[in-house]
Amino acid sequence: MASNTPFTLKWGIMATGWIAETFTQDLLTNPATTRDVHDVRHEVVAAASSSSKQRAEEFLVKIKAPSSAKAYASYRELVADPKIDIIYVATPHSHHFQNAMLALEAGKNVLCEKALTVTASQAHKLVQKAKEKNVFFMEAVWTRYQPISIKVRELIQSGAIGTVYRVVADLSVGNDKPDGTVSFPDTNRMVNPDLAGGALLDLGIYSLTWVFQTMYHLQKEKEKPKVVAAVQKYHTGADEATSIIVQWPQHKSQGIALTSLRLATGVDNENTAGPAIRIQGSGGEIHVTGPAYRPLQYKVIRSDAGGKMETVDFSIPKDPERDWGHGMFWEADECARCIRDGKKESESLPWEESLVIMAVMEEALKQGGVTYPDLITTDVFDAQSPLNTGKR
Ligand SMILES: NC(=O)C1=CN([C@@H]2O[C@H](COP(=O)(O)OP(=O)(O)OC[C@H]3O[C@@H](n4cnc5c(N)ncnc54)[C@H](OP(=O)(O)O)[C@@H]3O)[C@@H](O)[C@H]2O)C=CC1
Ligand SMILES: O=C1OC[C@@H](O)[C@H](O)[C@H]1O
Repeated sequence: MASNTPFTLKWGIMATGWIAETFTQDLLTNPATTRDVHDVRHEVVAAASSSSKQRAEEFLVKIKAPSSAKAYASYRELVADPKIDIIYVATPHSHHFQNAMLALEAGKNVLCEKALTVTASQAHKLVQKAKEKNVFFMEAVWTRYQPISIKVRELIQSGAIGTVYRVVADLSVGNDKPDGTVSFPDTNRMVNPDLAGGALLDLGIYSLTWVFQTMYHLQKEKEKPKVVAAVQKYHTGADEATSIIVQWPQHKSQGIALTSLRLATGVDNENTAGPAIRIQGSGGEIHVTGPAYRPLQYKVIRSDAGGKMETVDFSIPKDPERDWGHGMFWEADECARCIRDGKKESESLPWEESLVIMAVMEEALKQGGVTYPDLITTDVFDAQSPLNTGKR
């Protein structure tokens, strides 16, 4: 007989930056009252900062974590805590390989922020380690678990717009400055090669997410994509704009994934200029509006309905008690259900698909001549790497 008690997943938070705060506050929302989820819940057991214990303490206070949550002064201590089921890796992408491997080596389940790694080989090594340790491992592409993504995938699978032959997806953020720079300082993780900066790994991955979840993910027989890319390099060496054509010749389908730090997807930054994502099928189209990482509306236009449009709106629920909700809790719920059910990977974003997307991004950056330092591209794990110890 099924238990009425929700399964509790116990989290350890690695790093204390912006997304760590945002995600952890989502974890702390009440699943039942926020989003009508009754089978799983989340507990924040600890957070670690590579800077100092004080920083971790301040983080826990700021996000109003329960007083039982522990603060650690190192990632090493965090992954050694036996009370923790899963580590959320919320460091810059430069650090993901070393940090996620540190957690996997310790036998922890891992949810690792996007982009999964800097290179495809690093991603392969992480997947191998997750298999070897028999633990759950997932790339934190939260968009895949949002109800709008699930609905759009279902619509396509139901044949609502026929065979999908082309998807055009954009995530561009409009940070151009009149002096020719963009409004991120050169040291910022968005443009700093030492932190694996650049539009593609940070933003273009969402454009690719839409291309992949609406085409490759739904292919019955997976076809290896062909890749052609145009890359505009910023003066730091990172990419400021990247456009990728992904082609699946056997399926006669093409995806166009766009990203730019200078232009915005919509001129007013509210994405009103048109759909961020256009999914074109033999029997109609789906237009998805809003930033590709968290869009809130789609429109279906069916050829057989004489161009009549159906518009469906979504919203991000908030916990009334905490007055908070960002939309990352659905991916956390997915982790809880997978771990409860003994699954090592998520069906919505299987390891193989993360690896193919990583390979596409690597190929695009190679075509554009973007390179990153050895410290962050090595696929050799080092527990004492400055990326793990914080000794920069
Ligand atoms: N899913 C989503 O919507 C989003 C995902 N992200 C992803 O999350 C990751 C982190 O982004 P974000 O939170 O914005 O970044 P921040 O710069 O705000 O935070 C990164 C944290 O990583 C830790 N860190 C360890 N070493 C370094 C270093 N050398 N330089 C900077 N930080 C370091 C720090 O925490 P400490 O000192 O405590 O160890 C820092 O606070 C990225 O991979 C990004 O792609 C980001 C934004 C949105
Ligand atoms: O994942 C992300 O989504 C939102 C963006 O603002 C951020 O730069 C990126 O890391």
